[in-house]
Amino acid sequence: MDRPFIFINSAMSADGKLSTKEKKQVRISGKLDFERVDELRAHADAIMVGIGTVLSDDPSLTVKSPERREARKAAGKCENPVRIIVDSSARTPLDADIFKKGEGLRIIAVSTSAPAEKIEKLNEKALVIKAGTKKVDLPELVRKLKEMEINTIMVEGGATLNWGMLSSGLVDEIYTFVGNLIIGGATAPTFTDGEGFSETEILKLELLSAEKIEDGILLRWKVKEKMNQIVS
Ligand SMILES: NC(=O)C1=CN([C@@H]2O[C@H](COP(=O)(O)OP(=O)(O)OC[C@H]3O[C@@H](n4cnc5c(N)ncnc54)[C@H](O)[C@@H]3O)[C@@H](O)[C@H]2O)C=CC1
Ligand SMILES: Nc1nc(O)c(N)c(N[C@@H]2O[C@H](COP(=O)(O)O)[C@@H](O)[C@H]2O)n1
Repeated sequence: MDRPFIFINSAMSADGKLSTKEKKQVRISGKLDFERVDELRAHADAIMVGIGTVLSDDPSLTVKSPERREARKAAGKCENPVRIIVDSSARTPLDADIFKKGEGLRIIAVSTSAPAEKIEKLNEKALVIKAGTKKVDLPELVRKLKEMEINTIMVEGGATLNWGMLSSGLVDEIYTFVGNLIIGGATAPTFTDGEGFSETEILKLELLSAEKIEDGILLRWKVKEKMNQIVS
C-alpha cells in the first residue's frame, strides 16, 4: 500500500454527535474508554486532527500513561506519536497545547495558499508540509507521510476531517464509542459532516466487533467499498 494504515477513533453521543452545537467538548467516554484511546495512541505512529478540533478543544494529543510512554521509549520510539494538524490556511495558534506538552515531532499540513509569514512562524515549532492549493490534499499528504515512514495514523476527528478522509477513500477502520447521552442540535458536529455522499456513493462498513464498555458501546468497523462499487 502506498499510504499508511489509517483508522478513525471518535466518541459520539447516542444521537451521533461529537460535541455541542457551540462546539463545546463533551465528556462522552468514561475512564475505561479513555484508557483504550490512550492504548491506541501509544501504538500509532501518528495522531491526526483537523484545525477545527484544535481551535475548539486545544488538545495536547499526548500519550497520557507514563507506562505506555516508557514502553514506547523502550521500543526505540519517541514517547508520543507524531502529532499532525490538517490546517489549510495555517490557522494553528502558536501557543496551542500541542506545542506546549510532550516530546515529539509536530506536523502542520497546509495548502500552498496559506500565508507565508504564518508558515515561517509555525516552522519554528513544527514541520510544515504543503499539499494542495486551496485546501489540504489528503491523498497527497498521506503519501508524503508514508515516505516519512509513518505507517499507522490514528485520526481523532473532528467531523469535517472524518468526512475528508472517508470521502477520499483513505480510511481502513473506524472505532466509534457510543456514550449514554443525547446532545441534540441540528448544527452540532456529527461523526461525519462535510457535504455527504449521494445515494449511490454511500460507504459500506463491516462490523468487526461490538463491546460494552461501562455505560456505552464500542463498535469497531472495517471500511468496505462504496455502494456503487458493489452493485453489479
Ligand atoms: N468526540 C470526539 O471524539 C471528538 C470531537 N471533536 C469535536 O469536533 C468538532 C470539530 O470538528 P470540525 O469543526 O468539523 O473540525 P475538524 O477538526 O474536522 O477540522 C476541519 C478543518 O480541517 C481543515 N481541512 C483542511 N483540509 C481538509 C480536507 N481536505 N478535508 C477536510 N478538512 C480539511 C479545514 O480547515 C476544516 O475546516 C469540535 O467540536 C470537537 O470538540 C473532535 C474530535 C474528536
Ligand atoms: N475518545 C474521546 N472521548 C471523549 O469523550 C472525547 N471528548 C474525546 N475528545 C477527543 O480527545 C481530544 C483531547 O485530547 P487530549 O486529552 O488533549 O490529549 C479532543 O480534542 C478530541 O479529539 N475523545
